[in-house]
Amino acid sequence: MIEVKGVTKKFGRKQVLKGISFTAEKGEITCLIGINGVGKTTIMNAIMALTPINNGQILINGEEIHKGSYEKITFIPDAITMLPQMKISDAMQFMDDFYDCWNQKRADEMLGFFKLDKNERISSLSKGNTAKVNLLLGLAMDVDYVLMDEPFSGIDIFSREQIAEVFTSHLIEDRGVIITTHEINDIEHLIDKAILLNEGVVLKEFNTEEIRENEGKSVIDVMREVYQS
Ligand SMILES: Nc1ncnc2c1ncn2[C@@H]1O[C@H](COP(=O)(O)OP(=O)(O)OP(=O)(O)O)[C@@H](O)[C@H]1O
Repeated sequence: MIEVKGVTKKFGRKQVLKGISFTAEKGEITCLIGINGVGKTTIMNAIMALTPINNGQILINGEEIHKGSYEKITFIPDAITMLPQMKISDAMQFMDDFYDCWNQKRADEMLGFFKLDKNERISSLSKGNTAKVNLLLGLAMDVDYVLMDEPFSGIDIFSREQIAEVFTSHLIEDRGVIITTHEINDIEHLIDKAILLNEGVVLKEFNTEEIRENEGKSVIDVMREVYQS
């Protein structure tokens, strides 16, 4: 389980996170929802210890993040971090050299699933294919938790559908996923837990299946209630 407990974060004088708490379980897809600038990426960076927090605590399987944790958790940012001149195969080799948990078999499977050519250079990839390579590089790691920042951002409907398909496939297996997206429609039926954020706090955390069964509401219904009340 990932536990985010009372996390606060300031950039200069701007208090971005004002005591954020939530949990994300293994085997579940947890979605962070909120308008631009609410702090979703900051939360992901904080979980990965890529940005220091001011107060609070973040635990991964009961432990604070340490060097070894990067073999258990991976972050797929909204932009590719590989060099433009690299071929997809070079990027895969780089990951293989860097991480013990790199799973080449799964990477090859994803290449086929996304119909990508491993000889293509990062610089010549379309936006959709860049997003797919980014996803491949993250999901080919044998980690317990995968964090994904806006995997659907700016890509066409067919690529979005293909990416959404990944979430129901064995490529996710029983891993814990934390995702941010503004394209709720694409994944509404796939997410297990939603965390609604506003002005640095969690407004509501709910299990999507429970709210569907008990109250007959979709994630978007709850968002309307919470954000428009
Ligand atoms: N390194 C930084 N220095 C100063 N301010 C920052 C920094 N990183 C983020 N911020 C500010 O923190 C706030 C939250 O940013 P963040 O990127 O986490 O939001 P977000 O919810 O992910 O937004 P979006 O939906 O647009 O991706 C914003 O006001 C942003 O300007």
